[in-house]
Amino acid sequence: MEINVIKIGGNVIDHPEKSEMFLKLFSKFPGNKILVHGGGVLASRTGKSMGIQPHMVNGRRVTDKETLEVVTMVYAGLINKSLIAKLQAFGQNAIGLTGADGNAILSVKRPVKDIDYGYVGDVKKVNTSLLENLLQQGVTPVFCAITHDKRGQLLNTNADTIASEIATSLAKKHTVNLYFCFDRTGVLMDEKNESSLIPLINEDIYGELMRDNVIHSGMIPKLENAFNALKKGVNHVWLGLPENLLLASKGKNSGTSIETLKYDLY
Ligand SMILES: Nc1ncnc2c1ncn2[C@@H]1O[C@H](COP(=O)(O)OP(=O)(O)O)[C@@H](O)[C@H]1O
Ligand SMILES: CC(=O)N[C@@H](CCC(=O)OP(=O)(O)O)C(=O)O
Repeated sequence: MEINVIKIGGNVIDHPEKSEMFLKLFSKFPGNKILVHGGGVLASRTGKSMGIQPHMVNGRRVTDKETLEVVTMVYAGLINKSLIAKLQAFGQNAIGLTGADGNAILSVKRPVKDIDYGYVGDVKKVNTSLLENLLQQGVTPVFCAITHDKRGQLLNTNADTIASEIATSLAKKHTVNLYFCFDRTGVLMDEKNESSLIPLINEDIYGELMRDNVIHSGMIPKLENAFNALKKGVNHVWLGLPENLLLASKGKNSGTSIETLKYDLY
């Protein structure tokens, strides 16, 4: 089957009107779909209100025990359940999941190298048959950024990574498209100028953008995950504004498409 994995960023869902507009569009999106949502902005704000300062390294949150409690409450609780309630109101039957539910996403605590990220999980296995069964029943899975290690430990996992890992696991058997919806027109040459959109990125362009520091913060894991997905068989990867999602699905490029290099044999 054809499956669309759609990620919505925390900057969008932090605005009630933008969030609602996205969920309406998502409900209208045809075919099999899986939603993955972030929530980093609200997690940082909630943590700060409790005296817990956010600490991000290369776009990923360093997650100590207290931070893990905050992100679990915010992502798996408030945000996930609010999104599900809205989707039901728009006629979209959906089920909210962490990686622990139905053993959907198994991960392992990120090993300490230069940085100790704490309770952050790297995805090991996605339960694709659970997802296939839900889709076949017309129920849309909605994932937050919490996974588990099957030894009783919840782990915080970047939502772009979750979307990419779900897409690559399903791509072994299905045609999968991956859409990253966030608060910009796409990847920009000049972050302050929305009309400096880069419509197409391959590894060479990506290397240059990294070298010239055009890409930073959350865009680093987003593009890492985009290329990872393409290399592992995902059909199409797109980044852009939620309002352009339906256009993008019809091949009308209004954001940034990601491509791997195709070298001629001669
Ligand atoms: N070259 C770039 N083009 C667009 N955005 C960029 C770029 N480099 C860094 N960014 C930042 O990346 C952010 C998107 O990443 P992130 O905050 O993780 O998104 P999300 O809303 O999906 O969580 C943008 O809001 C922007 O601030
Ligand atoms: C380990 C890690 O970085 N986890 C992310 C998960 C949420 C997320 O990715 O949300 P956005 O899509 O809104 O950025 C975090 O806690 O910020």
